[in-house]
Amino acid sequence: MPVHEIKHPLIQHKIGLMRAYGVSSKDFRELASELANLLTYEATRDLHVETKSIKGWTGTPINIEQIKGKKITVVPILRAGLGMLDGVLKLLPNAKISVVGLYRDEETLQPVAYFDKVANDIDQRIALIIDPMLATGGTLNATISLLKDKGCKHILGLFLVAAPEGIKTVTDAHPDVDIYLASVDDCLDEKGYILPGLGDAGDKIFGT
Ligand SMILES: O=P(O)(O)OC[C@H]1O[C@H](OP(=O)(O)OP(=O)(O)O)[C@H](O)[C@@H]1O
Ligand SMILES: O=c1cc[nH]c(=O)[nH]1
Ligand SMILES: [Mg+2]
Repeated sequence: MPVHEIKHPLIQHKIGLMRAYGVSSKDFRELASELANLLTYEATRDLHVETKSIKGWTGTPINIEQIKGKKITVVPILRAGLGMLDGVLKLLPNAKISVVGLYRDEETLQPVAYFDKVANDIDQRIALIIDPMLATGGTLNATISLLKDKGCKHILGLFLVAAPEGIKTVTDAHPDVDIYLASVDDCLDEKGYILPGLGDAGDKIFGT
């Protein structure tokens, strides 16, 4: 699994602001959305383009480049993944949205799946999973398996913060999935929270 930690000054600055004690939901949401937008720009760098002829502004034919072939479906993982959705859609406004719902059991840290509604042509699409946090990797592994079971062959993931333990778990299980990250953090604490991390991203985005 190629892992891309995007070391861009804007990304490093914005993820730092998200880590502050007492950060407001408004600021946390805005930063999550902006970072999702920046990560989308990086993650789509290798999409193929093809040349098309159109009528240009003078009325004569000109060649332009357009994204070729497989189209994208964005896959927010409920709840916290919704906090990245608008930032992604600003760059990919025509993408279909495939929603999956999983939460992590607080005691066992195992993912519990409770919802999925994915694009019916997902076997023809690139799936772009979005979730602010990759901690133990259980939620991401379960989501990738769910998408593969539905025929999806090309999967990318965008995360704001990841723990090395979770990256290894997903790398081992799904070496074909590319992961784009704003930050690889230090470790997990005894409750499975990422350190230094962001705290509970879902609670901060939804104000719960
Ligand atoms: O890598 P893992 O150890 O599986 O943990 C990561 C998951 O935990 C968080 O979701 P949470 O369970 O808090 O649900 P929420 O989005 O509803 O808050 C986070 O948004 C990820 O989905
Ligand atoms: O640090 C973490 C780990 C899992 N989920 C979160 O929201 N934060
Ligand atoms: Mg949560």
